[in-house]
Amino acid sequence: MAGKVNCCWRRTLAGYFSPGTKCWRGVGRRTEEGIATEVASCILLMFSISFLPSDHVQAMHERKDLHILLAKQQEDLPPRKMSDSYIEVILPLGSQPELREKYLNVHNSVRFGRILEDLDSLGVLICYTHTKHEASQRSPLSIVTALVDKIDLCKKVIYPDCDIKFTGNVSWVGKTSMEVKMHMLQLHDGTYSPVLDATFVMVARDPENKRSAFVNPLIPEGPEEEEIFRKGELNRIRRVDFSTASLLKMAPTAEERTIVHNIFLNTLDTRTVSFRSRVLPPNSVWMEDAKLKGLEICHPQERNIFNRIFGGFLMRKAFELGWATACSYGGSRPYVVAVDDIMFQRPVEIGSLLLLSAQVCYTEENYIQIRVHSEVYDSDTREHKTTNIFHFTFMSEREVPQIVPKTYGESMLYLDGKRHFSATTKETREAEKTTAAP
Ligand SMILES: CCCCCCCCCCCCCCCCCC(=O)SCCNC(=O)CCNC(=O)[C@H](O)C(C)(C)COP(=O)(O)OP(=O)(O)OC[C@H]1O[C@@H](n2cnc3c(N)ncnc32)[C@H](O)[C@@H]1OP(=O)(O)O
Repeated sequence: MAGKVNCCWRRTLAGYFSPGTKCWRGVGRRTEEGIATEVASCILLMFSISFLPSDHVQAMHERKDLHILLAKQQEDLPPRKMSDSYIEVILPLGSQPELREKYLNVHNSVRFGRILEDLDSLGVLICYTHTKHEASQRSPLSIVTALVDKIDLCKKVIYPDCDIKFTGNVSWVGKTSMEVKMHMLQLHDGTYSPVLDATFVMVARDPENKRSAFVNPLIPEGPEEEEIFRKGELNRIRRVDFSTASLLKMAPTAEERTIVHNIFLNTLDTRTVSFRSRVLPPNSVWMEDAKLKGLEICHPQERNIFNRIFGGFLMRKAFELGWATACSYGGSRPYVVAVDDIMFQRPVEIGSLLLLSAQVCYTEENYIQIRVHSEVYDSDTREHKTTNIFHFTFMSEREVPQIVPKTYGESMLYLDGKRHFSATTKETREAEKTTAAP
């Protein structure tokens, strides 16, 4: 593609932001701390935001001046091509061993939670590239992650000592939202082979992150890009349909009602004529016994450029709790196969108490479908507010016990898990693909 930036992360940034800016100097100072932190700190500097809370507040205040750079309508912005936002970034795990510690897990593989953080950062960078103002060094936009639509993995293990290449570009745009497609590849014997494909949706907001803001239109070039763009539009429609049919809004289908009733019948105690007396079938686990909870205190260290908690950090924490739940449920090492429909419903403020709750909600053969619910707790008002829902599909080394819902609410969780499982693993199972530990 034209406009491709084919270089290591340091040179990518140097190419993207002109050398000599605060951003570029920031890169030079913090090499040992890994990529996402590294680049996030560069962006902080580009936004003239420091790690001190008082400076941060001041810089956010100054960002108000950027309101005049916002477009009144989308048509005022120059159209972009897919190649305009195309970026390649190398994570040099092979050539820079000092990076490995941050990425290494106990199974001598790469921590998938770290990859989620990098994908989130890269998605934001791609969107800033798409919306870049040629004339201005500072973007008036605040770009936030709205949704991780899908991540499909095709490798079981990500090696901690081989270079990783990320590529990606904006593949579809609406008025204020952008779909980003990213790919991750790993170097073996001189060639890069695919590890995962990811689709994220980012939303542009005004400089204070209060209202949505228009983004540059995207003009697909040639039949291949037209097809990618068309799929982006279909993805948007699919998301609307999926959300309209949500079990929180609509009753289950006839087929799903039958499934739930059969589970109910299968758990009745045949010795008593009672609706309440339930017995767990062999090789099964009640849903209420298959959950893990966690708490995070959201320190300023984890904040993003908009003074809220970084989406990648939330994903990493949710993934690791989800992985631990799958691990303790299946009794053997689980591999993540797919991630889908991670919705960022509301931002997480610095200082929040973040409560995470992971639940096994569906199982089939070796597969474990996990839902992680995250909410913030305000100790002053004693209010709980949902911030994210995460869906992860894991594959265990052995066949796992069946998960069994007892209540109506749990049955809905089960059906929702089944829907996510079917949506994410259909192609994966056909191709018998599997993947990485945390
Ligand atoms: C080694 C590799 C490393 C590489 C490194 C590369 C360098 C990295 C450089 C960057 C590093 C810095 C990282 C910074 C990270 C910042 C990102 C975060 O953390 S963010 C923190 C985590 N994220 C957050 O905290 C976000 C929290 N959530 C929110 O704030 C809101 O829910 C919202 C803003 C997302 C939507 O608000 P709402 O009131 O609904 O808004 P409206 O009704 O006004 O609609 C506006 C548009 O949004 C659409 N849309 C909406 N929802 C969805 C959806 N689910 N699904 C799809 N689309 C959705 C809707 O259709 C419309 O589109 P359009 O038709 O106009 O095109």
